[in-house]
Amino acid sequence: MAKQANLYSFPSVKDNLAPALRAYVISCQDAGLARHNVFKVAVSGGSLPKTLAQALLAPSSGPNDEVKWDKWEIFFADERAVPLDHEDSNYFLLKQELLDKLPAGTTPPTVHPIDVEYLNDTQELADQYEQVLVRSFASRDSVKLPIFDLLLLGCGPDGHTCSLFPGHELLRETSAWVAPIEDSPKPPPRRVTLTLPVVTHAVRVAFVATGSGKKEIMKQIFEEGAAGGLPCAWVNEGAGERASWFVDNDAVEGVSYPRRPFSL
Ligand SMILES: O=C(O)[C@H](O)[C@@H](O)[C@H](O)[C@H](O)COP(=O)(O)O
Repeated sequence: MAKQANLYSFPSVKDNLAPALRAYVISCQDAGLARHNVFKVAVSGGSLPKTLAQALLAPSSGPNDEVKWDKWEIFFADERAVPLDHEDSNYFLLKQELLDKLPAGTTPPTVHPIDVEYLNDTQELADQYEQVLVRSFASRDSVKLPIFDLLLLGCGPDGHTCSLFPGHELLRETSAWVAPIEDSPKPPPRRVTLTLPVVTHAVRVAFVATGSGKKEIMKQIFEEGAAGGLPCAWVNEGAGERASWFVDNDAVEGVSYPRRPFSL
C-alpha cells in the first residue's frame, strides 16, 4: 500500500509554514531542473497565491535557497472562465500577489493562462488548455498523462480541490487532462480544472490549508480517508506519500492523524 500523505503542521503561517513551504518548493524545483532543466508547476486560486508569495518572495539565504524563476513554467490547476483582468481570475490573483512583485531585474517565469478567446464555451476552453499541456508535456514526459513536477493546491471547506467538488460527475473523468465545469458550487460557476488522474499523477502534490475554518473538513479528510468521498482525500489516497499538507495548527486542531516534523 502507498505510504500515507504527509501532514506538516506549524504554529504560524508567516514564521514557520511559509519558510517550510519555500524549502519544499525549492527542492521540487531543483528535482525538476535535474530531470528536464525546467520546473513545471500548477497553482490553484483561493488563499494559495498569497501564502505562496510569503514563501517565495522572501530573500534567498544562500545558493541552495534560490528560486530560479526563469526556469519555471507555471500552469493553472483550475481557472475561472473570466477575462484575465477580472477579479475572479486565478491568473489575475497570482499576478497581483506574486508575479507583479518579483524583484526588479528578475527574468520572469513562463506563465500559461487560459485562452480567453474561448470564454463562451467551457468545453472548448478546457480543450484548448489541454492542448497547452500536450505541447509542453507529451513529447517529453508521457503521452498518457502529464507529469507536473509540483501541484500547489488549496482545500475548500467542503473538501474540494482544484475545481473537483464532492459528489460531482467530474470526479469520474478518466480520459481528459483538463475538464470544463458549468455548475461549480463555489462561484463563479463556469471553470476549467485539471482532472483527478492528472492531479494524482504529479511528482509531488502540496496542499496549503490554514485557519480554524478548515478544522471540520480536515477531520473528515484525514480521519475518514478516501471512504469519506472527498476529493482532497482521494488525492491523498492516489498520491500517497507524494502528497504533503502544509497547515497551521488551527486548521488541524483535534484531528487524529500523525503529524510529521517537517524535513526534506
Ligand atoms: O479557483 C478556486 O476556487 C480554487 O482553485 C479552489 O480550488 C481553492 O483552492 C479552494 O477553494 C481553497 O480556497 P481557500 O484557500 O481560499 O480556502
